[in-house]
Amino acid sequence: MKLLVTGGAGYIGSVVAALLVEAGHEVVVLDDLSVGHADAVPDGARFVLGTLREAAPPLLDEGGFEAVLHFAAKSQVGESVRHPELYWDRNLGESLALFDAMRRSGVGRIVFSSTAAVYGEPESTPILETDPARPTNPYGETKLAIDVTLAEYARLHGFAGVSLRYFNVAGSYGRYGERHLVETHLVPNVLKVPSGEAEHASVFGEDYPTADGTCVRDFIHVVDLGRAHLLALDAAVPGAHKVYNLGSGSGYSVRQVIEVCREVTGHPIPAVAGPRRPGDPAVLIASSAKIQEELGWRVERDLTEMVKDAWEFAQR
Ligand SMILES: NC(=O)c1ccc[n+]([C@@H]2O[C@H](COP(=O)([O-])OP(=O)(O)OC[C@H]3O[C@@H](n4cnc5c(N)ncnc54)[C@H](O)[C@@H]3O)[C@@H](O)[C@H]2O)c1
Ligand SMILES: O=c1ccn([C@@H]2O[C@H](COP(=O)(O)OP(=O)(O)O[C@H]3O[C@H](CO)[C@H](O)[C@H](O)[C@H]3O)[C@@H](O)[C@H]2O)c(=O)[nH]1
Repeated sequence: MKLLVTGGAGYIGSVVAALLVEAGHEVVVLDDLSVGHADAVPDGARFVLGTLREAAPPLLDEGGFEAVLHFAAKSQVGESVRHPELYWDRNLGESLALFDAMRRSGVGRIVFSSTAAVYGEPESTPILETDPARPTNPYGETKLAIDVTLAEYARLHGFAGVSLRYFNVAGSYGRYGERHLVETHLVPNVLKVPSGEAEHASVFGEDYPTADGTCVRDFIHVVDLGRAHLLALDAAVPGAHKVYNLGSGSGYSVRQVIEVCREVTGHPIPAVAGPRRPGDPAVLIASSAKIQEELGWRVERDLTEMVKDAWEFAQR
């Protein structure tokens, strides 16, 4: 298939674009490099520099595209609380421009990067797709609004849409990995200690109602996540919008993650506990039963493998 990958110069988009090229697809990456890196675009993919709003319409007008994988977004929770208008414009506004360009050029198949942040503070775990979606920050609100828009485009315009709600993504794939200039994520931040970029790891809060007092998260390897996108592409059905959680179903506390980083790197990684980070739910664990049952997806890589791959990438 000829595929448009938005945000394909970013962390997850570059990994999935590489997997798509390897699977024999013709991949065109559209990215404005606001966060991504031009050298992260996989070999064998064509790169178009621009925003969705400006560059998606002429690109889709070229013709021949069969589907879109939509990763491009702003995704920092704290920034979204300080500048919600930026998130409504850059996430929902740019997505609407993309969907409209798709509609006009007759491309209706889309796989969208949604997030666990749409659920907010869960009432129970593991979280099911049918659980209430009550985001607690503008990032999650804009992602939920895009999910809702896709459901409308499926109903009104026959789009074949799949929203994948990622939990905590980690790991790398060869030369493709996480290198954000402003890094908020736990695993790459902890690995800055053994790579000499930080003195200690920070633990945001140790008074949560969990076994060791630190937050619990559900980590998924970026390659396992990537494989789900290939399945979702095939499973998209015109007129329907499907939603799937993507996590491993297992929870690890912040302290447990730091311990795995110590085991993998052989570095003592001192950890300093500080206050809670505002807006962090205590426990986020996915039920991925739906995607397992409907698409036959399986988790193949555990947290140790995620940290090993992230560490290998950090050392490059
Ligand atoms: N990393 C995670 O743990 C995680 C978890 C849940 C959901 N997600 C979602 O997955 C997607 C990818 O996440 P990531 O960690 O790879 O992010 P990332 O920031 O590394 O990649 C996003 C890419 O999109 C580009 N971009 C942003 N806005 C654009 C626009 N308007 N036009 C063109 N390009 C634009 C950026 O330059 C960047 O290369 C995002 O939508 C994010 O919200 C990520
Ligand atoms: O240096 C750090 C970084 C993070 N944390 C803690 O580690 C946990 C995980 O934090 P991340 O920032 O790695 O991930 P989040 O769970 O906040 O965010 C993930 O899930 C969100 C949905 O809830 C969004 O989708 C987001 O993009 C995705 O990375 C949190 O308890 C956080 O407080 C630390 O203690 N120290």
